[in-house]
Amino acid sequence: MYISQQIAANAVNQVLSGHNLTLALPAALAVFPSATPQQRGAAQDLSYGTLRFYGEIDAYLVQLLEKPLTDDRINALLLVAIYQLLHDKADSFTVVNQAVHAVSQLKRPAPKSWAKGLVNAILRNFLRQKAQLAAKLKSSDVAVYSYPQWWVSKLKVQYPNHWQGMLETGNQHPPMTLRVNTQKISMQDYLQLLTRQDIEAKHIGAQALILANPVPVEKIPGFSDGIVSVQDLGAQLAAYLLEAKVGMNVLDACCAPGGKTGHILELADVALTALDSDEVRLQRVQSNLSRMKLKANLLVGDASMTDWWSDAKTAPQLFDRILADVPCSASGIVRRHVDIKWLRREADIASFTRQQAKILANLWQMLAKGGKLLYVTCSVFNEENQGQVDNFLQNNADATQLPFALPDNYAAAEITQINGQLIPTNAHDGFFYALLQKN
Ligand SMILES: C[S@@+](CC[C@H](N)C(=O)[O-])C[C@H]1O[C@@H](n2cnc3c(N)ncnc32)[C@H](O)[C@@H]1O
Repeated sequence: MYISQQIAANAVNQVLSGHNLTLALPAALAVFPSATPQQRGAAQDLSYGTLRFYGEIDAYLVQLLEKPLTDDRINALLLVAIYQLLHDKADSFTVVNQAVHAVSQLKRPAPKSWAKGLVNAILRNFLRQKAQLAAKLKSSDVAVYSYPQWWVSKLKVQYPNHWQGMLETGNQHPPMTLRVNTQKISMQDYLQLLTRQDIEAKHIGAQALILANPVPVEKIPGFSDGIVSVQDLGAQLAAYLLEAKVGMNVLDACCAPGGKTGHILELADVALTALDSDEVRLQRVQSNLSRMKLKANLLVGDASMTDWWSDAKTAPQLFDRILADVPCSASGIVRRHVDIKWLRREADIASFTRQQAKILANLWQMLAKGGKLLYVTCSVFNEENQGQVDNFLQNNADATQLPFALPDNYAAAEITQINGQLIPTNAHDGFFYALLQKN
């Protein structure tokens, strides 16, 4: 287990110094090529868990240290071990012994001679004094909820009735949700396929199924044939709200990795242009569409510019529908991306808001009269959501925001929403939707 602790500590340390966990974890795993699949799995659980509860764990550690540690690697090993002692089922003495062993295995530079003794003493003090230490943390939002203070304060103001539940939901393990292509197989038949494979699932509305336990995609019946895709229930709303009809000219403006692109094409045979500024991410759209045997015109381009849309030779083509799933803080999907809480800075929100405003204004000119643009974020911050839309409406007299209504086939879905803002729950992430029509 000490190998898993070391890998997780390395990944956590990388995130705390500003790197993305999606890159940091594979890099940390690569240092231990001989790690077994179990050790790798445990390392992933430990790194996600430690970052999910970093605010709480760090608050304990700060109390236990006389002064901050100068060796970040030891600090991270202590964070991982405290996570295990607080939230894992592992035996506490085993955790402590493995953490001490993990310190002794650190190389280049080798830790100071006192490091093992220090780690041992801190973790044993933690076990002895846990109750007294816990009592001192109760007044700190960061320690209680494990989010930065600015994030908690913002949600308290913006969601006086929901902030606490939203924070707690963000600290839970996300479910694995599937989207079944009901043009190819009925929900009932697909559920039977799952039962035959001993995969327990619940139909939660429209085309969505929640699995009782996550399953590797290779084991999901029909995944490789494109009959089924992995997509959160909240994200599955986009294609329905867009209401693209057969033959329409549709733009999916920030499309990668293509979850919503595939869904739009499953629901209607449209002429779809799928744009993303990231060429590498766009390749994932292509492989997703190939799996689903669907076609779109894929373009690398910036949705805040027009160079990919019109040139001097051809008249620009207006779109009947535009999906603008803009880059955002991703504050509504923290349970899937636990590093976001610690990587984002409050000032980032203003910079996302500016970028979104540019994209929205630019795409608006590409929309045909009578056409609809669906503005989407996976954020719960008002500045990026209704605040953004209100500013846009003030500057664009030809725009009307249509009332938000769940499509009929969503009647059974466990969606909690306030005017297009999905309040994240166990069943879905915290997306925001605004449907804008051009008069
Ligand atoms: C929220 S993700 C989109 C998720 C996607 N719609 C889906 O359902 O799978 C935002 C995407 O916007 C892309 N992006 C960021 N800035 C952009 C820009 N200025 N123009 C076009 N795409 C952009 C990012 O590369 C990223 O793939």
